[in-house]
Amino acid sequence: MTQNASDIARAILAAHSARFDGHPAAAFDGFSSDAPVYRGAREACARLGFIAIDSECVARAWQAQTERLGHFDAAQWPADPRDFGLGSFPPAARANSFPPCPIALGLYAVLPDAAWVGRMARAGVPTVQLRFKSDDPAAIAREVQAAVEAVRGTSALLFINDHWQLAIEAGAYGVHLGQEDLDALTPAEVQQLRASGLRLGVSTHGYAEMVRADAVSPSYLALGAVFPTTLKKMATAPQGLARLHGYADLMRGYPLVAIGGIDMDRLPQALAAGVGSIAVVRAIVGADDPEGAARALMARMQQGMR
Ligand SMILES: Cc1ncc(COP(=O)(O)OP(=O)(O)O)c(N)n1
Ligand SMILES: Cc1ncsc1CCOP(=O)(O)O
Ligand SMILES: [Mg+2]
Repeated sequence: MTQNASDIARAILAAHSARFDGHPAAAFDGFSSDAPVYRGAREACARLGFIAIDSECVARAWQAQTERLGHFDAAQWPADPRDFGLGSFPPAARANSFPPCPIALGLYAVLPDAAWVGRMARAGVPTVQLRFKSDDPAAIAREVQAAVEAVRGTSALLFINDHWQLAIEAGAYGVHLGQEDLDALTPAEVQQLRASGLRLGVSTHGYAEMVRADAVSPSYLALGAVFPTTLKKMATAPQGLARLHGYADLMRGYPLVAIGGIDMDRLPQALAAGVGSIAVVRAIVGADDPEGAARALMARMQQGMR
């Protein structure tokens, strides 16, 4: 029988090391509780390479799971929203949730300007995002308006990255915000965005960020970066498929989007984790034939979803 923290850490590592391989052990910065399952899980998560805030989250969830079940089960990686202190599931049924979006957003093209948005909407991509990076407020406002006009007459759902107020004014379908974007909003601004009726998607890069995102009950969660990406410098290492499976198990009540380094070859593996959407940038924008690439990615998604 497993009794102390060291035994618990060993049992967790024996059960999960093989699938969570490929991450170097993380620095261990101490315990915040004396509970043995928490302590053992905290140590094991650091050895499995989870960053400190994620180790803390999983270890606390493992302690909560043990108390809820009445026994410690090393095989059962925590995946119950109650053990993470999340809101009620499904999140869309919460009184304060953002408006729902389809559980499967399908192929999700993240695009650098309105012209690209129009091209991919006309090519039949079901979900598109304007990710226009500029310091020029007038150019940003023009591009947001142009993107909204570019999807008219198509069935594409348009999310605007970062510029939530412009997205509301222009009448986009939704907004995508990162953790820092969300942190910059006051509670009144979050309320303004919620009251606008636009959908909200939030970026997450691990357990702690998923818990943080859940507090605003967004319309979808993006999980990344799954694989290495050269598109932007990421603050966290690529998560890999095993973690993606763990995140999707926990957050399965949300529409989920996997992002980061996904291409034709990797798409089926990412989809198999249980997400309903795959977001790509370079697999479309960097292709010789972007419309053809989008069609091929959509066909592969269809195969994977059967
Ligand atoms: C679908 C999707 N997922 C993640 C991101 C990244 O958003 P964010 O963290 O705000 O970073 P920037 O894109 O603003 O650099 C995204 N845009 N879309
Ligand atoms: C914006 C963003 N957020 C997480 S990964 C990523 C970039 C994804 O780009 P690519 O599909 O080209 O790797
Ligand atoms: Mg952003």
